[in-house]
Amino acid sequence: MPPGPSPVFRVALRGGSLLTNPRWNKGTAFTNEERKAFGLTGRLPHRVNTLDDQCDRAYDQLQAHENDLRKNTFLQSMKDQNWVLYYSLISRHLKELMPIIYTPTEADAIANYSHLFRRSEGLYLTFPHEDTMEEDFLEQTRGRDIDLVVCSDAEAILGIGDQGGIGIASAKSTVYTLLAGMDPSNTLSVTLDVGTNNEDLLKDHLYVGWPHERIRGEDYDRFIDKFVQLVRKYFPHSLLHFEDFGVTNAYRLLERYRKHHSVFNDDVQGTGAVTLACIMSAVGVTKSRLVDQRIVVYGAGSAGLGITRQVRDGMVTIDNVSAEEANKRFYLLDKHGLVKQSLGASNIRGDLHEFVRPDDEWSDVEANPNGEITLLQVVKKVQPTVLIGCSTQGGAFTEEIVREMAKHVDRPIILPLSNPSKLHEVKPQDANDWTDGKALLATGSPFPPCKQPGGKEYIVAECNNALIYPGLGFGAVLAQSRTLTDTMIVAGTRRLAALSPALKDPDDALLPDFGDAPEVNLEVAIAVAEQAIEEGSAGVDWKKEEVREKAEAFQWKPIYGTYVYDTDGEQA
Ligand SMILES: NC(=O)C1=CN([C@@H]2O[C@H](COP(=O)(O)OP(=O)(O)OC[C@H]3O[C@@H](n4cnc5c(N)ncnc54)[C@H](O)[C@@H]3O)[C@@H](O)[C@H]2O)C=CC1
Ligand SMILES: CC(=O)C(=O)O
Ligand SMILES: [Mg+2]
Repeated sequence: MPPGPSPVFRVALRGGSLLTNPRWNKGTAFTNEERKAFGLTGRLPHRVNTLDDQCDRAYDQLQAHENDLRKNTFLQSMKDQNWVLYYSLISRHLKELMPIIYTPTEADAIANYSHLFRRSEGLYLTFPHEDTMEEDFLEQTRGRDIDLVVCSDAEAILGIGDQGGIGIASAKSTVYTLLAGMDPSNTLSVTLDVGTNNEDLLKDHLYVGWPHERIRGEDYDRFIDKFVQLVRKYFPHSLLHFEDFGVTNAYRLLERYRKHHSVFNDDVQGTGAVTLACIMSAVGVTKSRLVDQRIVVYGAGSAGLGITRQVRDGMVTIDNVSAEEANKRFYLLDKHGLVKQSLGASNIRGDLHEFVRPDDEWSDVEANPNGEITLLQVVKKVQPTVLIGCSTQGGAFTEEIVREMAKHVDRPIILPLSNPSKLHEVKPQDANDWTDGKALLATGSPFPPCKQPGGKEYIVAECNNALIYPGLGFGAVLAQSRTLTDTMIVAGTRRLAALSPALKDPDDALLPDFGDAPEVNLEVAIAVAEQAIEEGSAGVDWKKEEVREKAEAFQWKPIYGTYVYDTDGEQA
């Protein structure tokens, strides 16, 4: 984030209260005038540092930690102490530090959340305290104008499953600030603690969440609804972001609330959008149309179905075919292999119904005794042009499967999207080698470039929803849209696809580099807000031409500014 002009802030906090408030703390960067005015002279060592000096020191301290999990813990502590320093440091080393505060390292931090716990960092809403939910909500949000609420019930975190804790909501919220410039004072991370079915957590006396099996059914729905209604009542223009809910709840909650509030499910819609942009870029390289693809999706959960629907909708809008026609291009597999009629209702979730393959299409393929058809069998018969993994099954795209795919298509498009890195369906270098360097690749977590024959390198794009969700959410907040519509998401997706390096050079990456994620997300946000204005869902009365300037002005930047002591000034 480029530094803007230095703003002046009126601040009411003094002394220790100022130094322990992460929003306002400057540490050694308080000037001598500020130290006098705020009672800090005796509380700080002599030298006044610049933010650059502080970043240098913090970076050195970070390097002293021997592994990524410890670095994650160190950065978390820094976030608890000083937001400007934290966000400046990460922005300056974005590509190096994103994998520490997000996937893959955040997965380890979340798995160890209770053991690493130091201090609270958001709103903890726990089922046994349902009666006091409104008081708890107001206590945590008093005096704040919340634009963004990120919530999770922590049932399906990344690919590591039921973990409890606020970690993923907090990490996703941090990424909104880092990549879209959402003011962290106006964001709220929420854990909806309805218990956990993770036996290890239930047995662990250090587990900090509610040690009780997950609440389901009417009790769950009532609890979630109470929370959503509080968000709607107190922050009607906010974006409500759902993260890492179990697949059934993910779809149900999205459908239930999206007509009434600006609601977004990242695993469904964010992943769908970034993957559609990635595939649009790849079909540009293969000089084919979206609708001409045969797409195999391995893992038909939140992400798998979200991608399928988004790419299907892309075929409908871009290639002008009916949804029924486009549905036929997809072959979904889940735990019981290919999703086909004879698996029966007990093995096929209702929301997959549009994509169930007819049995007679597979009469020539020998199913196993349970009637299941494997990925290899599907690849052999379908000869897919695109193979997507969101199954959490590391290594599922074996050499045999990848080589089989490459026999039938010149440039196989292979997207192992499961996170964290150890759960990727195939290592990009392996997929590259098994296809003689022909595969067009993108992954869910960052990987180094693939070494090609002859010493060239192929850059593996990171197809992670963080390349688009901060922009989608920021665009909706900026436009004060009461709903986040499919057409707004498509506008953001098209803007991302237009920025793909492979459009200019087919040997280049399928998506923009994560080092450019702040600029990319700003472009996405502008496209989303413009679309909201155009379709009349915006709550602002700007012209489309004004959006860029408004977006840049709205962004929070990690700069200190000058403080003036004022008892009526900022206190939170
Ligand atoms: N790259 C990105 O931006 C994103 C990546 N993901 C990743 O995708 C993976 C799935 O995430 P969600 O869809 O949210 O989880 P989910 O739990 O909703 O979906 C996983 C699906 O895989 C299926 N599955 C499990 N074992 C299987 C097997 N042996 N064969 C075929 N299918 C199998 C499950 O039944 C389930 O339907 C996770 O690793 C997650 O980190 C999720 C969202 C975004
Ligand atoms: C990236 C993300 O949202 C996930 O892996 O669940
Ligand atoms: Mg997720």
